[in-house]
Amino acid sequence: MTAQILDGKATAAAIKSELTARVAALKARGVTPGLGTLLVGDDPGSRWYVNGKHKDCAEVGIASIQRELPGTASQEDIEEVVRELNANPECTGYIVQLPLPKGIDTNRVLELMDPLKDADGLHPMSLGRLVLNEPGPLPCTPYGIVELLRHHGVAINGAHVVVLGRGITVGRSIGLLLTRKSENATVTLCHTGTRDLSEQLRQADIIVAAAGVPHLVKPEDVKPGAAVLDVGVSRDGEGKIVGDVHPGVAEVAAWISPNPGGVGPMTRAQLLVNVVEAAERTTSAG
Ligand SMILES: Nc1nc2c(c(=O)[nH]1)N[C@@H](CN(C=O)c1ccc(C(=O)N[C@@H](CCC(=O)O)C(=O)O)cc1)CN2
Repeated sequence: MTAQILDGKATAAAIKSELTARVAALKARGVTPGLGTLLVGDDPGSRWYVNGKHKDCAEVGIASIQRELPGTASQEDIEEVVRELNANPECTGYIVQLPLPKGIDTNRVLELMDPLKDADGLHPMSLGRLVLNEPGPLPCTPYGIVELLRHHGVAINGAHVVVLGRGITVGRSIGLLLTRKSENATVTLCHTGTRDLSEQLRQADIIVAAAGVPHLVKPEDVKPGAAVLDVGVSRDGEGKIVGDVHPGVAEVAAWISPNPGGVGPMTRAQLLVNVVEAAERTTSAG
């Protein structure tokens, strides 16, 4: 039997529709949420993601503040824009699109952001709050994965989740979300140094593949009935996405996220959730 689809496009559309009403309520109270983005360089993928984020904002009524720097920008040039966004009252939350060009100290840039305006959940303060289980913005892709599973009724409570990849946007933080009492999963984090990866994968009720290695997860690595989320973005000769999950996995798994159309749209939707939640927190505190 072929796996059921974890439909990121449809789930993101439902989230955006609910957010439209929440943004309207904020505006009625005199608050207009505004998302800022900083794009450095001319990577076509990053540009597409940033443009998508602004298109989403327009759809739900969030204002947009777009900043761009060339790939030759210095650390100081980037930090100057970060300071400007920190000070800009129209920008209630913002992101610095990653990765930044080689030679730029990404951690220093993230640390300089106003943590109250961190829309990505990647500021050290936000990651610390996640460790301490305090409210704050959550990293968008891990948050999107949890919501995608919940929306489709895939059991997380008690599940053994195997994560592939230790990058900053997914692998490092998803275990923190999934092991909270509210999610209650058990998480194994695998990476390029993991011995006998197939054996680890075969134990999993849920696999999150975010290694960036085309078709790394093969049908024989997957326990029948597992849920498999494909976060990998590699490109073939024609520029088409090749995920981390082999297409044959759909014949073994019970659930699979398409790629494109799975985790990517959820990443975008959860960014909007972070922006709206931050604006709501500010108004309820004020
Ligand atoms: N500051 C950040 N940088 C990056 C993040 C992030 O969360 N914050 N995540 C990724 C890129 N990303 C968002 O920024 C992102 C990736 C993919 C998608 C998406 O919708 N993809 C489509 C396919 C698009 C294509 O054809 O290329 C899909 O999956 O359907 C949205 C956002 C790294 N950087």
